[in-house]
Amino acid sequence: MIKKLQNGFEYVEISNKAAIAKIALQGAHLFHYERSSEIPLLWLSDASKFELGTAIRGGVPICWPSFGNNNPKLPQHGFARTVMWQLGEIQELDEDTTQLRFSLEDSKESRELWDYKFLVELTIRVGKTLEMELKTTNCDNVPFTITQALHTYFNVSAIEDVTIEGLEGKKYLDALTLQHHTQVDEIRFSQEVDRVYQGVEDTIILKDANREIELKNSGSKSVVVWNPWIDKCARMSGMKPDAYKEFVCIESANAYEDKREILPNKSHTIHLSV
Ligand SMILES: O=P(O)(O)OC[C@H]1O[C@H](O)[C@H](O)[C@@H](O)[C@@H]1O
Repeated sequence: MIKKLQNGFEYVEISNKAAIAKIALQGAHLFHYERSSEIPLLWLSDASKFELGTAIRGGVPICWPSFGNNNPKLPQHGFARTVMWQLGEIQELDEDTTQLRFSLEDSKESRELWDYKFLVELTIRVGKTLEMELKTTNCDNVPFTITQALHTYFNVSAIEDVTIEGLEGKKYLDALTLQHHTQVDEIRFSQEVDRVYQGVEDTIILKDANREIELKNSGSKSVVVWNPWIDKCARMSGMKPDAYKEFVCIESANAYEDKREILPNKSHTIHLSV
């Protein structure tokens, strides 16, 4: 099940009755998920580099222990997405569902960037539903605070077709202007959008011309909605200039006001099902 690209980049390929999936060992990064007889759920840039030390552009990057660039000592979105994780058990739960476990522990390198002892465990269930569970345990003797996200890139028919429902009435920080607003209607896209919604506990519905997707989150009350639109897309690494038309990110996060303090020997878990 472990495959290797010519440059040595390793990933696990899962195939069962309900779905197929590919997960890179770097970043425990799920970069392909496709239910039988459906188009891929996740967007993957065809300009993405599969190289050690560079995050894959698309799929579900894991932003940890910091979302965005609010900690100047850490790279944008933390370091978890560009380091090697440990692959644990792979289990066939039934003919439709395969469960994989990955883990990441502190190392000399991580402690130079973020000086805490930790264990991060990712469980992925590949089936009719995609489930991802990210558990952070504080193995240190002092508390630490994290921000994080399952930074999901959804594959869409065309960005102009997209609506996102379920965030109506929620407050958000517009990361482009640093202004606070309240979402009135469903979200549509006709320009760059980069927002951190707060206090989200409801199901989110993503619609495009082909399908309707339901996202359920627990352990996270913030949701980031992002599309770079024309100018930012042209400047971004690992993306062709027109790529913004093909995806929207809806990120299951603990970000901004929803940062989490984890006490010694305690854990915090976020869970996404879609
Ligand atoms: O280019 P990356 O580090 O992968 O970040 C990609 C994007 O991630 C999030 O959605 C942020 O809200 C955006 O501001 C950022 O541009």
